[in-house]
Amino acid sequence: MTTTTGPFPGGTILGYPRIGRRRELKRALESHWRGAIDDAAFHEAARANRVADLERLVALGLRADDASIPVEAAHYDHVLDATLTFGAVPPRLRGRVPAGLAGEWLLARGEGDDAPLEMTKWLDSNYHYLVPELDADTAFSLADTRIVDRFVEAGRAGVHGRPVIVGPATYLALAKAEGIRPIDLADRLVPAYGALAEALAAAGASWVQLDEPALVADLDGATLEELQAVARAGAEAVRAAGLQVLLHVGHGDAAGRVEPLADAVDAIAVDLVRGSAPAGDGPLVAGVVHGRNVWRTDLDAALDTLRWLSERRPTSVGTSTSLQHVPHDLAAETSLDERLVSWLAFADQKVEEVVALAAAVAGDVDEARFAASRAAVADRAAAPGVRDGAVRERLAALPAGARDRAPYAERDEQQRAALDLPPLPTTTIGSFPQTGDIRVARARNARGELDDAGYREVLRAEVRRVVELQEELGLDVLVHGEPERNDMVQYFAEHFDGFAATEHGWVQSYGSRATRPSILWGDVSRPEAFTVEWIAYAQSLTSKVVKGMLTGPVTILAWSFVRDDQPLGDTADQVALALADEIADLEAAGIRIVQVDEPALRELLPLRVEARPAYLAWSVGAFRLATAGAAPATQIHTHLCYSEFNTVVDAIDGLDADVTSIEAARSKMEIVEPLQAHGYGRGIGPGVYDIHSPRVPAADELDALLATATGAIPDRLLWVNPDCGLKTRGYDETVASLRNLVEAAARAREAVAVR
Ligand SMILES: CN1c2c(nc(N)[nH]c2=O)NC[C@@H]1CNc1ccc(C(=O)N[C@@H](CCC(=O)N[C@@H](CCC(=O)N[C@@H](CCC(=O)O)C(=O)O)C(=O)O)C(=O)O)cc1
Ligand SMILES: N[C@@H](CCS)C(=O)O
Ligand SMILES: [Zn+2]
Repeated sequence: MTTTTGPFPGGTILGYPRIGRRRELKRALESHWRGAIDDAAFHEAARANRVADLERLVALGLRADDASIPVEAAHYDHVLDATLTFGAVPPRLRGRVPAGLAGEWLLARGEGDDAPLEMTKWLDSNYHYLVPELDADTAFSLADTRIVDRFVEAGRAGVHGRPVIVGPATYLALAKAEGIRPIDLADRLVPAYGALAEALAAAGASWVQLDEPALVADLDGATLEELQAVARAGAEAVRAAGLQVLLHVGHGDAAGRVEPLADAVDAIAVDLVRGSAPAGDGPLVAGVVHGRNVWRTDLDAALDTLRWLSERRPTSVGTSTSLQHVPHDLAAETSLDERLVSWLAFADQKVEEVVALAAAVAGDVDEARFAASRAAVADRAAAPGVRDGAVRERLAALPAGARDRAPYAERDEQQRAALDLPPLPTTTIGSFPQTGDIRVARARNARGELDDAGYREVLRAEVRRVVELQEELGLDVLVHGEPERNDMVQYFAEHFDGFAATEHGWVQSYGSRATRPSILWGDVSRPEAFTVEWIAYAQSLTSKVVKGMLTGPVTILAWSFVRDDQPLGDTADQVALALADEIADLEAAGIRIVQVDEPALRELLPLRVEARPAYLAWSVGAFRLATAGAAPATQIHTHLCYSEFNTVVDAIDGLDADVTSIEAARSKMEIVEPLQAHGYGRGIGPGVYDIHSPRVPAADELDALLATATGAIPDRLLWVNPDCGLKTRGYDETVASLRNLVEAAARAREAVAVR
């Protein structure tokens, strides 16, 4: 049979990490925000970073002359790039957004009383985009030429690239709008895509990549038919300018979702790792190399898929999504176990896999590379630690009721007696500001410049300061402040068996901020207690209750790269048992409240409705397994920092935590209504202080939020706390805000006492 290689015969990727191999873009952004470099220096640093990436992609074997290389590289966020490109200024800032970087930072970071655009998770990933704010008066035009400029810039670097932009259906589906449905603005938005395409065509472009993942997700606010219609209109507008369209959906199963668009586009890029190929014989970019994990591709299996497809329709090799979700380069890791390294592929290695697969489809098989892939797959399956008998036996022998605590009424009674807290108790979510001094001490300790005892003393001094500060502020339930944690997931991974942490594996989380997701490669267990020392130390310094602080199983999985050889639910249960061991040790050390954070519970919610019940069953089950061993008198808290409470209200109830703190300040306590409607009957702390902004909440603002809360939630259930941890805040604003919070709680307490 004949095979056809599709539009990108040398293979293509759908996006590449943009933060820089050594986080050059982070440093440039933060230097510019600090005023240490001017606009010209920032632009030069950003340009150099983009060009270095293009050169790297060419060196790795992608073709430079046929639009195989995507051209993007946002300063801050790719959805913000679309907002700026089409001049979709938020209504509240109309006429007040300056041109250039100042305007970009105003939208991204806010200034004074002008809040930034809201940040929210990009689909089911740990990347946050800036939510477009639209209204009935929003007009779109080609207001900014950055996308064209970057195409031209790539050309100067010798690359005839493929400009990438979020497509109109996804842009509108992910936007919010006052008084209208964003999708109803499509007729206005689509012509702006046409104008962009004309400008790109004039600059010599041949292809445009429209990212339309909304087509494979079930999102509120638009039907599939509406999304398809808008995506079609966007593609047709681009084609009308003489350009070819690559419609990139990625992120799940495109089958049954994109077929009606086949005649409107020139190729569709689909995720064949998490989904299957759409029906039809139209050209595909077959996403056989995983864009979201770090495991080496099984090249034999991928090649089989590609050969099968390319005998039936024009097929180019690609990644399943943009590679922005994985670190740059495995070669930068010098301390990972060699055997583990042989199983892995970061972005650069994935590009090489794409190139090798494209060559193989064309008949040029790199035998050594294929043999190495085969060996890695086999070695991983048999390696010690991937299956740990003790972990497996423990899970297999779980008794009936291993996920159940005593009834809440009984726990509540015992906890009230044990804790003796005032009504409307005040607390924080766990972290206090991670000062530069702490991070520098940790870096010096890692480099061997500060010994372990010296580092430990720096941390203990910080715990002392944080406890004293909380006592002085008059908070009721104290925390140790988490100074020992580089990150709330990585720190746990570093103390569990079955995980490996990277040195340079940074992945952008938002703007200039990144995390280093750990690699969960084997069966998970906890060799010894690792939080008890810090929390018990804090407790030894005060007569108030100190809350132990753990990260929950779902969040540990969501923010790591997780093994793909068993169901996530099985892995979650292993992590749960490791956490259960830590809770038992905290209790033995006299800790009476333990918080188990699950901020990623919503993030991992499948994009497709039909997959949600099974997910909620295993995720809630893992949390319950982690916490069910706690004595009835031990108060279990959980924390979720997002405001879409409605979507998972039953799951939150199912967690059976005694107290749940949840983000609420930014949405002005919108969650209290669904809480009331649900008849939620356990402790709840709707956040009253928005920690995403340096703003200090004023007394009357806090009073109003608390009045809303006390109006809807029974007094005996209500807690007073910020929205989330304080690690990204500075001390000045933290102290001022917490002072106002404690005072507002005291006023609210008086008000409820007289009822
Ligand atoms: C709550 N959030 C988290 C998410 N995911 C996580 N894995 N963790 C989270 O907390 N997802 C949802 C949100 C996302 N929010 C954030 C918030 C903040 C950050 C952030 O601040 N990231 C830091 C890096 C944090 C870290 O790992 N620090 C390390 C290393 C610090 C470092 O860069 N050291 C320097 C040397 C020290 C120096 O001289 O200053 C170096 O290595 O070069 C540590 O503390 O040890 C960031 O800067 O991006 C991310 C997501
Ligand atoms: N305990 C963590 C939760 C963040 S979601 C913190 O306070 O930073
Ligand atoms: Zn949080």
